[in-house]
Amino acid sequence: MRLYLIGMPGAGKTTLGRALATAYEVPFRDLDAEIVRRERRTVADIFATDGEAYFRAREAEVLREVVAELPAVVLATGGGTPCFHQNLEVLLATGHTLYLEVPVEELVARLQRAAASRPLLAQSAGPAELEARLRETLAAREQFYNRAPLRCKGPSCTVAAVRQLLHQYRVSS
Ligand SMILES: Nc1ncnc2c1ncn2[C@@H]1O[C@H](COP(=O)(O)OP(=O)(O)O)[C@@H](O)[C@H]1O
Ligand SMILES: O=C(O)C1=C[C@@H](OP(=O)(O)O)[C@@H](O)[C@H](O)C1
Ligand SMILES: [Mg+2]
Repeated sequence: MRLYLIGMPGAGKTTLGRALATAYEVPFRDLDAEIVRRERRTVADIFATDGEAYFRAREAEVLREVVAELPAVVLATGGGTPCFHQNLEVLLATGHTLYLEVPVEELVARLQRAAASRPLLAQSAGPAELEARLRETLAAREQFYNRAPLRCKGPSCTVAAVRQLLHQYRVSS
């Protein structure tokens, strides 16, 4: 089984992905972590030094490497992954894609604590600006996220809920 988690920063892709991989006994990969490992520097450093275009090119390459390498995997993507370089087509063609949908209010609460390591959000001055930024980002990205065949509402999206969803869609491999 290849299961891909997509959704906004702070949706819980990394957190839930790790738990799902344990439950399904398949390897877990986090796309950002794979990029960081190959580049030997943080996502924030990559953005600061080489800019977003370079990050998106690496993200697209590393996604294809992970897919080619692992027939079974739970992959937590980055928030922007499905929106660049035909990455969504790769996800849709090679595995089961789940959109982890979380209300913006909840994202703001979670990301106030964790914005510093997320370069696209790090410049936000306070909660109001962070919220405005997230709403703008979501409005632009929804067209991509909404193409995921599977969807789960973030706060109540537990391992058990995903299990049920996959069962309902008869996903067994
Ligand atoms: N279901 C959840 N409920 C509350 N907080 C969560 C939940 N899932 C993740 N978080 C918290 O939200 C933040 C972002 O989670 P993370 O898994 O890194 O999201 P993503 O990979 O989608 O950006 C982290 O601080 C994490 O602890
Ligand atoms: O939304 C985005 O464009 C990004 C989200 C991040 O991943 P998370 O969604 O795990 O925070 C990371 O890939 C990078 O900072 C860009
Ligand atoms: Mg993540």
